[in-house]
Amino acid sequence: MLLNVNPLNNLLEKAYIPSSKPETQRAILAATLAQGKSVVRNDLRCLETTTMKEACRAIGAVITEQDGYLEIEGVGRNLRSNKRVIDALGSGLVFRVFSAITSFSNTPEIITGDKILRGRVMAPLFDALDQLGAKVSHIAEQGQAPVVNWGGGFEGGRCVIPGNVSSQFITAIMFAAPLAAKPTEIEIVGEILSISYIKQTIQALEIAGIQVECSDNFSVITVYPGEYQPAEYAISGDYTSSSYVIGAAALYPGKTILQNMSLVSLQGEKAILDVVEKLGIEISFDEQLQELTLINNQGTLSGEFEFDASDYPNIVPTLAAIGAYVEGTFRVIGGSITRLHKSPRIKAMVSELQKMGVDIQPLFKDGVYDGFEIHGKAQYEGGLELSSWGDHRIFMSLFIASLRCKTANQLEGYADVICSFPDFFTEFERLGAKFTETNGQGEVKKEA
Ligand SMILES: O=C(O)C1=C[C@@H](OP(=O)(O)O)[C@@H](O)[C@H](O)C1
Ligand SMILES: C=C(OP(=O)(O)O)C(=O)O
Repeated sequence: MLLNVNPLNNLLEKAYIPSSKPETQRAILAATLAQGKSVVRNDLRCLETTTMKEACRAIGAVITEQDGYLEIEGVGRNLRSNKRVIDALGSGLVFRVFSAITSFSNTPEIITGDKILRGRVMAPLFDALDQLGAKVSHIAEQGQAPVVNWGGGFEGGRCVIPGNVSSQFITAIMFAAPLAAKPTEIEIVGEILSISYIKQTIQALEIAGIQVECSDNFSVITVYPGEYQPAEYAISGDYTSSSYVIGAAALYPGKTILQNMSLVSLQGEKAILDVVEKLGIEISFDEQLQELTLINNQGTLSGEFEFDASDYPNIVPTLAAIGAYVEGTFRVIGGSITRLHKSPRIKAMVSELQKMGVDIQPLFKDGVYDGFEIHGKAQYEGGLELSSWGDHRIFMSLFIASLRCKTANQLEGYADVICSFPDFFTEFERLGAKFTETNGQGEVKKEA
């Protein structure tokens, strides 16, 4: 089934932005590793936070979903494997963190994931775990999921991780390190990307009372042994999810209000605000109401722009969708890490937007996709079938890119919004978007 995304003439006023996925996943994990009861307020409920909850339940956490918050009875150091298999499905974070923390489980544990996850790069994490003395073996392909973690703990000490493959390797070691007997020193070598995610990990650990030291340039991080403390976590709105609504708001004159938004956040993707401000959109916050208001007085977007996405990888696909409508030059660099995400995201966006007739060219650094340059225009013909490459963020970005086409595009992969933004369609309906499910032969099944 495909989703027929009809052209939209103007955007209505309000949307509710879901809570942050990275913050929710980290809070669930830190609460699980604490002995006693923690509370996670305003948590995100979506497939990948459910995956995190199921993984935490598989080591003994008791997690209860209340109205607007989670209650978590954590396990402390007593990781009790009750399933022997942890399925991370498509979540890179769940797979990586559980590959590390199950070093401290009471029995060997298999950690696996779906087909896309099994193709993702994991070797630097396994190398680091090996350097720390953990016993992890691959089951199929070397350096990839699935693995067995044989348990037995690790001592701590020093490990080296490249900084430009995935920050989740660093996050994974940091979450496991407090359980070790000695301090764990992580040396991060080369260019360090996605630092905002390392900062979010430090924040979650510190809320749980874990001591972390970090050099100014993030090249050395030391995590001390300690007991995770039960705590209260308050989750803010997800800036990557907000980027689809903000992107749409940038394409239509008028006022848009986003609810569940706060400026007080370590999310690197907050940079979406800077991007649209540079495009001429006015922004204001009401922290009391947790509302972000955008005023767009522009008929068309134009100018010369360059953005370095090294610290905000997850909005790279959204930026391509917005850039398609910017007359002039719209360049994004620093996105190399996204080739290792759920799909090679720059390649995917370039390929799909080129099908749409967008003048977009990939930019390469050291032989890999690093960004793109777009010479956009105000409207495209549309009427095309576009692929999401099996990736929720590509789907949502192509949805935005389709809104200002003259005729409807048909998008594959819409079911994947459940990964991070389950109410995507409800919120875009509130914003006035019209879409229908179709079997690709023009037969409309039902209103989505
Ligand atoms: O730790 C996290 O929650 C994440 C870290 C980032 O991974 P990379 O460092 O691989 O970009 C980010 O892109 C991903 O969506 C979520
Ligand atoms: C890349 C993402 O998550 P992960 O790396 O945890 O699979 C994502 O949310 O798009």
